[in-house]
Amino acid sequence: MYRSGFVNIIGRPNAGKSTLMNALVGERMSIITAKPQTTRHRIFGILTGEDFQIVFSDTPGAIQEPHYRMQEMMNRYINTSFEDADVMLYLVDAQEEYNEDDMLIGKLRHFKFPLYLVFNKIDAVSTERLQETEAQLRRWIKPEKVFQISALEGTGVPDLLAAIVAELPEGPQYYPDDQLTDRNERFFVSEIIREQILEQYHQEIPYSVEIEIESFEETETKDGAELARISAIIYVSRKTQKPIIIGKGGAAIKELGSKARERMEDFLQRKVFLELHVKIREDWRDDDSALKQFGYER
Ligand SMILES: Nc1nc2c(ncn2[C@@H]2O[C@H](COP(=O)(O)OP(=O)(O)OP(=O)(O)O)[C@@H](O)[C@H]2O)c(=O)[nH]1
Repeated sequence: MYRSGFVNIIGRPNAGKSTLMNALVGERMSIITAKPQTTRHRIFGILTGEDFQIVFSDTPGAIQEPHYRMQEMMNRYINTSFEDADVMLYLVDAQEEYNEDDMLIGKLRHFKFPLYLVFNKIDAVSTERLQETEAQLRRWIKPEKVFQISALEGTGVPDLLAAIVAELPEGPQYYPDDQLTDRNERFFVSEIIREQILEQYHQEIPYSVEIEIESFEETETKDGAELARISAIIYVSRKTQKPIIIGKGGAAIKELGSKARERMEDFLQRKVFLELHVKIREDWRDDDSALKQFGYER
């Protein structure tokens, strides 16, 4: 029997959702950094086995008190992920404290689909601590199964996968064998720029920018090698942020461009010519038309 279905991974920002999805799908699907809220969009990773196919969705971390329209929209993605899952993985950072008022706990209390409570980062906590948190969470939600894993080290991941597969209904293969995601190269390229911005700039800068890939052309170098010619716009939400992105004499943006280009070449497996522009889009995070342009669907 062929099984297939949709699995949504939810959890607080930084719980390790992207790390887990990467461990499961076996490819670097979404940005992983130590800064919370790096995942803004739902990203699908597709895992195809002999007799099953799982479509994973890595939902943005739930934001307790949204400050921007952008964050409200991110919360809305979480709501849609409650509507279309065959299995829901509630990923919990075993190092953190939880309480009954957490937004996700409130939502999961009356959850109807198979719910797996998955403790992550067990490499970093004591067994006593883990047992305490588990007892506490079990008072508030009723998971069908509980798992203890380290997404980073891979511990417990095969067992979790086996349980998921057993849970899936009989169904068709939705995507071809070799497809790992439903996102295109443009998307990954913009994520690489954003990731580099997260690495390189501080305070509010990384959370105030949006990237738009203006053009993405396939050409050739002079000696006939494949070349992707990419032009991207970095939108900032305030005037004062533009000179910070550019840096003294253009030094910062030059570094950004060259590091991002190297990562793109690794990812795309061809030469890249990258051009970056900085534009101001005042308060884009609260601007409906800007949000639409940047792909935050309603
Ligand atoms: N020690 C330890 N660290 C982990 C583990 N899994 C993830 N991390 C770390 O936790 C941080 C956050 O991981 P992500 O996978 O980006 O978390 P996320 O839930 O996708 O975060 P958002 O994108 O903000 O929603 C990273 O620094 C990871 O390396 C684990 O099993 N053990």
